[in-house]
Formats: sequence, structure tokens, C-alpha cells
Amino acid sequence: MELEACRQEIDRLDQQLTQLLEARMKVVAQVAEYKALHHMEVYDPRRERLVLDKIAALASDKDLAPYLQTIYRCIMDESKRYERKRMET
Ligand SMILES: C=C(O[C@@H]1C=C(C(=O)O)C=C[C@H]1O)C(=O)O
Repeated sequence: MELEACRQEIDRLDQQLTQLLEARMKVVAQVAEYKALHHMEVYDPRRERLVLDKIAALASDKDLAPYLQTIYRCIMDESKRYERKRMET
């Protein structure tokens, strides 16, 4: 595939990813509300371990699993940052 065609495909996928990540963050905001109400910690290492294991299991190309897990660690870090911000207000 030519560079321009690859970049067009990346742009199309980024549009989908942005929508999905936005939807994920909206659910994270609901989790923050629940945790605030029930006096729970934002960071749940057990749940994060489960998410990372699930991502590795879901990856059809196993060579990509460690990269996807790194991306997910970053996503979950930002989820926690957003949860804490939501809990302040
Ligand atoms: C969203 C949650 O809060 C945090 C963020 C997580 C995530 O983004 O998947 C997972 C666990 C928590 O550390 C949760 O507890 O489910």
C-alpha cells in the first residue's frame, strides 16, 4: 500500500478509535461517580491486571500483545486521571 493510502486508512481508524475512547471515558465517568458514592479507591490493580490479560488474549496477532498492553496501561492511567478530576468537582 502506498504511504498516502496507509495514512488515509490510519485516519479512518483513528476516527473510530476516538469515538470508542470517548465512549470508554464516558463509562469511566460513571465508574468515578459510583466510587465516590461508595468511598472506593480510584486505582484497582486487580481489575487493571484483568484488563491487560484480556487484551493479550484478544490480540489475534500475539506479537502485538505487548504493544497493545502498553497502550492500555496509558489508557488506564488517563482513566484514573479523569476519574480523579471528576471526583474533585
Ligand atoms: C475504570 C476503573 O478505574 C480504574 C481504571 C481502569 C480502566 O480504565 O479500565 C481499571 C481499573 C481502575 O484502576 C475501574 O475500576 O473499573
